Amino acid sequence: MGKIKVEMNPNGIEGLAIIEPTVHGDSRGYFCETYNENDMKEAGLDLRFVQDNQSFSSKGVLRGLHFQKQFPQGKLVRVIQGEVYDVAVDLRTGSPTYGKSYGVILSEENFKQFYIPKGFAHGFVVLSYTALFCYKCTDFYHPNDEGGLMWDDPDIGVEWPIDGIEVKLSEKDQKNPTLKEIEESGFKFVF
Ligand SMILES: Cc1cn([C@H]2C[C@H](O)[C@@H](COP(=O)(O)OP(=O)(O)O[C@H]3O[C@@H](C)C(=O)[C@@H](O)[C@H]3O)O2)c(=O)[nH]c1=O
Repeated sequence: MGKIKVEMNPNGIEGLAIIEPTVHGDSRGYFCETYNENDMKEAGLDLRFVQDNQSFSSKGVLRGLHFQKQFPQGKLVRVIQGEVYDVAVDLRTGSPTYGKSYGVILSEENFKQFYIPKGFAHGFVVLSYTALFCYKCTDFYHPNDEGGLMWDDPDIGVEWPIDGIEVKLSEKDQKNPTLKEIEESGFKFVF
């Protein structure tokens, strides 16, 4: 046990967690457990994952900010190759940190994992030449249930570290609404 270091509630946002596994380096390279249910449970993260995802992107690609409405997903995200800035925005109605965001660098070098519970919008931008991103989800993908939040909504004010980087968005993500527009549509996460 004790194989992982966990920082709970970064930036005072309840439910978020940063997980750092122990990396065992030797003359051959390294070994690390990228997921151990018992260690996570001991740290207070009692989770069941049903889907693993992987995406590959080039520098400047920004995927997000995404959530599912009726079938919200908890996500345990990490980077296998490259470096990204990963962001979660609290969309939980009534949360004391509603509308607040937290961002963290995830890279092949820092081995950090980020747990984002349901009720958050999530996204990342690639800072390296390419990045291989992978994550575990607590619920399945429901294509008709997707929600989006504009990545640069001034009311959220995420400080993306993108100086000198040209941001590339999918067509879908170019049309994501602001938080105000989401509220006006009547959508609410209630848990
Ligand atoms: C997310 C997802 C997509 N797809 C398909 C749909 C589409 O044809 C193709 C690309 O989908 P997207 O453009 O939505 O992929 P992407 O922009 O990478 O979406 C992901 O972004 C990050 C930030 C998240 O947090 C994820 O939950 C997810 O929303 O993959 C699946 O089959 N299963 C899935 O779970």
